[in-house]
Amino acid sequence: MNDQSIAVEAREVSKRYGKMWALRDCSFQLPANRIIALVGANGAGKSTLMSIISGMLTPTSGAVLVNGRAVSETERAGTGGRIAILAQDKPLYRDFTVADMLRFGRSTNRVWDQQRALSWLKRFAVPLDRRCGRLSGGQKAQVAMAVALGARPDVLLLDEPLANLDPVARYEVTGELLAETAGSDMTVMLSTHIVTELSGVGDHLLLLGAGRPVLVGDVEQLLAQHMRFTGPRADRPPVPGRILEVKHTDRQSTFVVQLPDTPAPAVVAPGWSAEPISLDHMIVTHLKASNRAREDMEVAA
Ligand SMILES: Nc1ncnc2c1ncn2[C@@H]1O[C@H](COP(=O)(O)OP(=O)(O)OP(=O)(O)O)[C@@H](O)[C@H]1O
Repeated sequence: MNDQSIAVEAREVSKRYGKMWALRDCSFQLPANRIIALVGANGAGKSTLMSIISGMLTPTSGAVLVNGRAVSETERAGTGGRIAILAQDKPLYRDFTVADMLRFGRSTNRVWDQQRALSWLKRFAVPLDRRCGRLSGGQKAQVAMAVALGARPDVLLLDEPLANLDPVARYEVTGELLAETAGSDMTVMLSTHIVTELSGVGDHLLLLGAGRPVLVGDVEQLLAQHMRFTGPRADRPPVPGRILEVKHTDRQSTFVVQLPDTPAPAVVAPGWSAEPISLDHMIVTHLKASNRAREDMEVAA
């Protein structure tokens, strides 16, 4: 990745709350103009990481760069307009109408694109004259999203934006987000702990396991690196690589392996078959492998 194409870079970012480390030595680079899925179990540190990237929270150590510059308070949408964050609780004023919320967005952001905010609401048929307190959970999420998009951020951070949406709305929102990203310079980071929400959304993955990056990269490239090998019972898979999952029966063995090189070898060994794994399976095997590694370290300590 050259510097031009990096939207967000974390350099050894750690965050401690009291005695507990929410993030530990997080270093990664995320490409510009993509949708990045930030995935991790409950408590993995997703919200903490997003708050640090947005400049709302200061890391205990390390630094975050957005478009090559250190993040500071003034970078956020509402003051500087480079980074917008839509937090889980989606703050809306109950007595404001939807149109009032857009006026509020215009008055609190240095850059404001009324057309962009309006067209998002129109696409999802959210009535402009309705008070926010009377909107459904999904409609509230759309209003908060419209206000965030209206600020024209370079980096839009969405903390579990799909949680309140029904499956159809989820599908539509993710499709529209892809269109918004394709037609602009915006980079979107979207967090979720529901892996099935991801299908077709994130084209880049940042997987957090207990506060550490476990897997980072282009989703298609990562999937091409992961294969399941099935063959006669054996202690080792028929190819080199990192073993993520092993299952044995009396006569058969199955290994999920992260290969050092892609593409995977077309012919592996006599009696063995190789098949790709799903995104869900890849994520779950990595999270389980990182949990096992942590437990081993705790036992050794
Ligand atoms: N303000 C805080 N004070 C103390 N501990 C905190 C605070 N915020 C988060 N934590 C702890 O830090 C860890 C990471 O929390 P965080 O909210 O970032 O995780 P998450 O991945 O977003 O979780 P979820 O998917 O449940 O929203 C958790 O153990 C949480 O309890």
